[in-house]
Amino acid sequence: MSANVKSLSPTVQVRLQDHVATVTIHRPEVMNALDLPTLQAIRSICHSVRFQPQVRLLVFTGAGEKAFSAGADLKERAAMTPLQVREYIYTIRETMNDIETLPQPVIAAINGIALGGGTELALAADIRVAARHAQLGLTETRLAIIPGAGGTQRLSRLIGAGRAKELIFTARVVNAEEALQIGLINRVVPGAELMPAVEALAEEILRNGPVALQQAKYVINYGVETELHTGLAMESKAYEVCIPTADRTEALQAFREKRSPQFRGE
Ligand SMILES: C/C=C/C(=O)SCCNC(=O)CCNC(=O)[C@H](O)C(C)(C)COP(=O)(O)OP(=O)(O)OC[C@H]1O[C@@H](n2cnc3c(N)ncnc32)[C@H](O)[C@@H]1OP(=O)(O)O
Repeated sequence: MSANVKSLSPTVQVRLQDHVATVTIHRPEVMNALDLPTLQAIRSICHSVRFQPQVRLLVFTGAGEKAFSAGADLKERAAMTPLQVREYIYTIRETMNDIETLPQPVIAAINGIALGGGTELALAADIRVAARHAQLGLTETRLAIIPGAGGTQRLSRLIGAGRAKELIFTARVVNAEEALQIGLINRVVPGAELMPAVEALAEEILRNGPVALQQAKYVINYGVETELHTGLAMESKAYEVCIPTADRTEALQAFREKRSPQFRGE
């Protein structure tokens, strides 16, 4: 049975192909800024794919070549009451949490500028591949606010508190090469090659056991927050989940028969 994922809003498009769901933020006229309906649509998609094992990997990207996402919609924000701002911030933070806690691997295909919530969305992904012209930055302190969608926590865990403080305090925008050097992204490719490179990476990942991929993600995400021996105990439990799977038996069978395994995700 093929996956069935619908978007609540025309500002978020979803394409399903070969076990990959590609989620595109589609507001190019405002640099793919994230307004409330767009966030709610992303949350709904995350909730749906979480329970569709046919979706084995997700890619998030932005429409057009200019922007991945310019972050929170500042025009919408200017018209909000303080209470509405609180609702928005809660929603954008939970959106990034929804993305990060998806059981499937998530790749951010950073097709252009990613500022504020745009960088925070990329940080919620597992792997970040950027076009050479892309730029990233947690620029919120320019607006007398702070990264409120997980950026203070995820950036400091990814690149270290010292570098995270420098980028957040300065609100500096870094180009793709610098982002690669500091460990903010995994890869830089020419703009025209971004999606082919992401598709190739997805294909490379999807050659491997779906249950193993999900268990590896789960135990890295949660284990990294704990001290070593608790993490190792978590790894042991995650490994246990893989042992009874038919895929594990299929992998050994395929090795013996010198062929590629056909995994079913169970
Ligand atoms: C928890 C999360 C918090 C946050 O994310 S706070 C927000 C952080 N993001 C930002 O501060 C980025 C704000 N935008 C910009 O700095 C610039 O834009 C860019 C550098 C992204 C692009 O600059 P340029 O190439 O000169 O284009 P342009 O004329 O500024 O933008 C094109 C259209 O896009 C709209 N737009 C851009 N960013 C946003 C945004 N974040 N919210 C709402 N609209 C945005 C503009 O207004 C304009 O539209 P029009 O043509 O109607 O004037």
